[in-house]
Amino acid sequence: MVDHVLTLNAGSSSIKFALFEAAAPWPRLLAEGQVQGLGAQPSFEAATVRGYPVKRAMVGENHAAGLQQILQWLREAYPEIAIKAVGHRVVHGGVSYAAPTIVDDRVLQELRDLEPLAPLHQPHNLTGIEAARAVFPSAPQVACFDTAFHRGHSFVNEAYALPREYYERGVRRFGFHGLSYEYIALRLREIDPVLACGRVIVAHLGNGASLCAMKDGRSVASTMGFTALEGLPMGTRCGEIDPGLLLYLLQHDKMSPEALSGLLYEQSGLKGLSGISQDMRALEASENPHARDAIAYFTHRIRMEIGALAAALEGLDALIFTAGIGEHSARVRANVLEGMGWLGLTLDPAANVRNDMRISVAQAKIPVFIVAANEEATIARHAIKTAGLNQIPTAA
Ligand SMILES: Nc1ncnc2c1ncn2[C@@H]1O[C@H](COP(=O)(O)OP(=O)(O)O)[C@@H](O)[C@H]1O
Ligand SMILES: CC(=O)OP(=O)(O)O
Ligand SMILES: [Mg+2]
Repeated sequence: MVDHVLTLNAGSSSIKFALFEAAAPWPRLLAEGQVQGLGAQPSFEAATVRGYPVKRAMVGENHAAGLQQILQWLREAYPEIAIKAVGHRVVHGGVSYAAPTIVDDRVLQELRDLEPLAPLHQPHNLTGIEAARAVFPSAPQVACFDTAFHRGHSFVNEAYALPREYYERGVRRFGFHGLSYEYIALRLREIDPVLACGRVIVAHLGNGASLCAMKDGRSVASTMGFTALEGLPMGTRCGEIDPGLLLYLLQHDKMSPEALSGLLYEQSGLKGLSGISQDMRALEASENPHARDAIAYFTHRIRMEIGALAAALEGLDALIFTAGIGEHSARVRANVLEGMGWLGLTLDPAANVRNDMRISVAQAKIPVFIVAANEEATIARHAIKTAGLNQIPTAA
């Protein structure tokens, strides 16, 4: 008999979920949805592959209540199903967690210790695990880490130029969005097996944003670092910044560490530059010159980092856009690729506007693709394997 797995991606105000039937090579999606607005005006929406769409207001407003809501709906939509494992997105695995792990009390405590390294994500990911343990006491809770895909980087890609003991104690560039990159690496093997063995840059441009340089389907370097603040500017995060500026704000402006954290994590990026919104759709719709500046800064930094990662890869064979902005914003993709012909990247404007899978001109030296993100599929695969569930073989 085939087993079923639930995946959870718990954020500060939302829990995204998906239900899969255990199958190889890809788990088969049965239903997905999310609880949004936790802590304010929570609502629930979901749909199954056989219909059954639902959108409703919710009673209760914490993560546990959100999970109860999800479970209740799953019981209505799939009364015959028992969930055999729950897979969770956990953003930071630190030095110790380089592979999916079944969570017990000790693991949970070690992951709690990493909360300061991912304050926007880790506390909520772990709250999701605790809530799921209470709701599914007999199902293994499998933590799947954003950082794991990047472990194994070379010293020069992993270290900061601080005294060596900092590296030894785990002050390293970890990189994030690994569950998304791992999915893209596997999908590319299906789309173009030859390119999948080559040098590929993937641009995960969502609310958080980073680039990953891959060689033969493995991560070689990434723009994110010790925390998910480094690299590209994001919805509300600053990205690359001079550490001397941070010292100046602390010492000269007497800013408190808490205020500095709020500035860098929550008030910067697209939101800070535009003064309008962190949401790319709102910026694209705005005539305000500050909105234009914010988009221009975002795409400029992406171009610079593509250059840097192409150097780390010693060449480039393909570029892939993914996640909310990467998949849907023709304007951002066009801005990123403007003036990149020198590297062999030439956009086909019509294909770009159509959101085709391949958006570079036919004769371009380096093909450019759009591939839809699917972190849930990676989490489900890991949870099925780690929990040892029964799976049915299917065609790819
Ligand atoms: N059609 C679109 N055009 C431009 N930007 C879009 C579009 N759809 C979504 N986005 C942007 O994608 C971003 C969210 O990406 P997403 O991957 O869903 O983020 P996360 O999963 O990190 O919450 C937002 O900035 C949103 O404005
Ligand atoms: C790590 C990270 O930035 O994640 P997200 O894009 O979900 O915010
Ligand atoms: Mg995301």
